Amino acid sequence: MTLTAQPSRALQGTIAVPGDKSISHRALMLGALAVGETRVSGLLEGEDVLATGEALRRMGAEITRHQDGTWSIWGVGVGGLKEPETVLDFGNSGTGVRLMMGIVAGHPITATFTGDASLSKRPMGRVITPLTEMGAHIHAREGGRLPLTLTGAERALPITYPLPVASAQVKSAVLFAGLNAPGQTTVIEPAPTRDHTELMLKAFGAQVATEEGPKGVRVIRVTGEPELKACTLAVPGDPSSAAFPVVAALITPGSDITVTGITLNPHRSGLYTTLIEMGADIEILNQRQEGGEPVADLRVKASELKGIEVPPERAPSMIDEYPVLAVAASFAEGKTVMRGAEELRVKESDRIAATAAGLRANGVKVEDLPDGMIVEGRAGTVEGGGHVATHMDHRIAMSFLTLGLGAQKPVTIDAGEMIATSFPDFTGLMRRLGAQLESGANA
Ligand SMILES: O=C(O)C1=C[C@@H](OP(=O)(O)O)[C@@H](O)[C@H](O)C1
Ligand SMILES: C=C(OP(=O)(O)O)C(=O)O
Repeated sequence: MTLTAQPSRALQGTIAVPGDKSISHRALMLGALAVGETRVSGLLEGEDVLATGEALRRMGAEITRHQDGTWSIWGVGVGGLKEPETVLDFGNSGTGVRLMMGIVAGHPITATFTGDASLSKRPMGRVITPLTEMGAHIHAREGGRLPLTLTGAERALPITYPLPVASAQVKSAVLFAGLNAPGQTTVIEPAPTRDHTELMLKAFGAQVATEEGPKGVRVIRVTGEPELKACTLAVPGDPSSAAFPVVAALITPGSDITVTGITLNPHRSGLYTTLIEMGADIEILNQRQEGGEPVADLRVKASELKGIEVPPERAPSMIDEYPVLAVAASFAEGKTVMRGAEELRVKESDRIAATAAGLRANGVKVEDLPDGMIVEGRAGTVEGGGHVATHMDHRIAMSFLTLGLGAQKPVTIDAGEMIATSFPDFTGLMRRLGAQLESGANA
């Protein structure tokens, strides 16, 4: 199904975006490894997270949704998952498959992991290497791709693993495998990445210690064989989803919107820091702590943006937000330089290539670099009128619909279906703010 964004009137109103995807995956996973009933409110009911829930059910966790929208997970205890009788399908979700590989690596069971066409192109070698060191046997398709079959260890071997790439998914896979290893499993990150795994492991009663080293290096240690205690969790709103209405309001003249209850965890808020440096009128209101995460409301007004050089070391704290930042940069005055983000090449699509192609289709000049791009801003006037290929990538889809709202002519994307992986009610919420989004036929 194609979707078209029409140039929009001012966006107005207050919305809450759905729960954070990273935190939602981890809530289901740790709930399944805990003893007793974990109760979760605000869980993201996107396809990626639901696939994780389904995989855990097939391995013995009981997971139910209550009528009030909260979820219960009855865990089996660390090491207690049973062998699934069917293939585990993670759809489009890198987080789901990589973190679950870590969990299964610490169980003496065999499971086969698969995913959709996009996920089957993504590199799994980054988790295969450390999990094999920890005692798992993994047989993957050529190049470390899905589908793959993993047989976990009776007891994993605790290792010390320096991450070759700054990846929260790899860090989390190793820490999760370490839960069923005697002694301490250590991960050394070259740069800090999102720390939801560490925060949530602590909330479930595991011992996790983090040491900050020089130049951003972080050492994280988990003590194996804990009894995880079921708990009550409130998932805050997802800053990666909030990015779309926020940028839409910035680039659509006269807009004034509020997005409530999003986590501003410092390892997730790089986009907001960057937009404010570009001159965005974003007020951070009602800052509070919820469920162990810093949470705030954002009031955003249409703004004249200016291009900047985004510090490359900020990349891990905004890695999923580069496509929509590139959209904001198109409306800025001057060039915006984004570097240090080579990981964008191995997401749901090659996001550097897909973003650059989408910008060009809408009259924006962009230079793609191996690790980012340079966008030549059009000082508020972006032509639009483009047809954009999304390559099964939800963030490319939402980014270019966002661009269409502020552009001179409508923008059409070839397929809107993947939006449901992370932001099921995207079109509904954007329409509530006044955006005109129209569905069309199959492309
Ligand atoms: O751990 C997580 O929940 C995530 C980590 C990031 O991936 P990498 O670890 O590959 O950087 C991010 O892109 C993804 O959307 C979610
Ligand atoms: C990269 C993303 O997710 P995942 O790696 O879980 O597929 C994303 O949501 O932008």
